[in-house]
Amino acid sequence: MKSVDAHLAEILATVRTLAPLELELERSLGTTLAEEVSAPVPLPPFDNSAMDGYAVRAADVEAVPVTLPVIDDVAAGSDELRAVGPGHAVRIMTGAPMPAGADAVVPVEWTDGGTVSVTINQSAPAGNAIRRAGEDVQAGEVVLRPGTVIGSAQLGIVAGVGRRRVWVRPRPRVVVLSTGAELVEPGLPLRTGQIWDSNSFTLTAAVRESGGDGYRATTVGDDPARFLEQLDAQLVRADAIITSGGVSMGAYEPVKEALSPLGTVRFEKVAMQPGMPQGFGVVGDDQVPIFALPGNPVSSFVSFMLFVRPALRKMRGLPAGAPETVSAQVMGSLRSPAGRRSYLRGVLADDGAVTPARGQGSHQLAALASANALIVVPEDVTDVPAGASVQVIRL
Ligand SMILES: Nc1nc2c(c(=O)[nH]1)N[C@H]1C(S)=C(S)[C@@H](COP(=O)(O)OP(=O)(O)OC[C@H]3O[C@@H](n4cnc5c(N)ncnc54)[C@H](O)[C@@H]3O)O[C@H]1N2
Ligand code: MOO
Repeated sequence: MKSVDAHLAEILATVRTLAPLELELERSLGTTLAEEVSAPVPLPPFDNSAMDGYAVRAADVEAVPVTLPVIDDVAAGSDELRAVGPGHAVRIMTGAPMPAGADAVVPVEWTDGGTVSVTINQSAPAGNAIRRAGEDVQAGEVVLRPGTVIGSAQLGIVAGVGRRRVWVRPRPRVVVLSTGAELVEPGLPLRTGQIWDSNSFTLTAAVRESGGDGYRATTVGDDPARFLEQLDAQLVRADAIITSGGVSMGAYEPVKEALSPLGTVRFEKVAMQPGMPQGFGVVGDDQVPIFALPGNPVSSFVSFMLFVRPALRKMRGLPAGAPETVSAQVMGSLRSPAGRRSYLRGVLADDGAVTPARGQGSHQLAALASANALIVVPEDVTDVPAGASVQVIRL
C-alpha cells in the first residue's frame, strides 16, 4: 500500500500554483498577493488633528484659564486654512489639517466649547493631539509583501494607499461532484435505500474554509457516462475537481470506471484509516487536478484535510505540506489497524487532553461533527493505552 506521505508528495508535485491576475479590490478578499504594495505618498499625507478641539500655539495656553478669539473653523477635508497667529485659536475637527502656526490641539473637553472665543481650562504641550504626516507609512514604503493573504485589514491598506486593482493569485475554483444512485437532496423525502447527500455540502464548505471558491455540482448516479458528461461540463470553470464516492471495489463505481481508462488518474490504496481508496490525477486539456475521494462521509472529509487542503495551499501560492500536529494526552484507549495510519476523531480540550469521539466508523458523521481534532496513530502502532501521548491535528 502507498503511504500517506508518498500520496501527498505526489499530489503536491502535480498541482501548480495559480497564475497571478489583476483583480478589482472588492474581489480580492481571500486571495494571495502577487506583488509588492507600497504607498505613493506618506500616510497620513499631512499633519492633522487627532481630536475635536482647538489648534493653538502651546505657549499661549501655558497659563490657564485663558480666553482666545476663534479666527477660523476647520473640518476634515478643508483646504483653505488661515494661519494661527499668536493669541489665536482655530476650531478644528479630527482628521482636519493643522493650520500653519499652530503646534498643539486642545481637546474640546478642556474648554468651554466657544465658537467666537474660547476659554481654555487646561494646558496642552507642543505636539499635543497632532498626528504627523508619514507617521503610519513613509512615501515609497512597502506595506504588503507578495504571499500575503488578503483579509479585511490587508484589503483596507491596499485601498488606503489609493489602489483600485491589485495583482493576486486567485482563490482556486473547485467543483465538488458527488456520485451515488442512493443520494437524495436534503429537503426531499427519502425512499427505502436512500440517504441524503452530505458529502457535497461538507466538501464545498471545506473548500471555502480552505481559501477556495467551492461550487457544488448536481449529484450524478452510478452511470460512468453521465459522470463524464457532468465532469466535462464542469471543467470549464474549475481549477480543481473533487469527487466523492465510486472509487472502491464494488460493481458500480462510476468514478473509477470513467476515469481509469483515461490513463491520467490513478486509483490506489493508501495506508490510512479512514480513506484507504484514493484516486488522484489530472483531467482535460488544461490538466485540471482531480481528487477522487472515497464516499464514506468521514473518509472523504479526512481525505480532504490530508490531501486537498495542502494542494489548495500550493495553488494559492502558500507554503504547503502535511497538516501540523500538536501533542496531546489521550483520555481513552485506541485501536488502529496494523500497517495503516489512523486519523481518529476526538475532542481536544484547552489543557491538552483529547477525548476520543464515541463513534469511530467511517460512516459516523455525527461523531465527526462533534470533534475538533483528528488523533493520529502511526502505522506501526495498533494499541494506544489511555493516558498515552499522541499527536493530533486540530480541525
Ligand atoms: N470489498 C471492499 N469494499 C469496500 C472497500 C474495499 O476495500 N473492499 N473499501 C471500503 C472503504 S474503506 C471505503 S472508504 C468505501 C469507499 O467507497 P466508494 O468511494 O466507492 O463510495 P460509495 O460506495 O459510493 O459509498 C460508500 C458509502 O458512503 C456513502 N456515501 C457516498 N456518497 C455519499 C454522499 N455524497 N453523502 C453521504 N454519504 C455518501 C454511501 O452511501 C456508502 O454508504 O468502500 C468500502 N468498501
Ligand atoms: O478507508 Mo474507508 O475510508 O475506512 O471507510
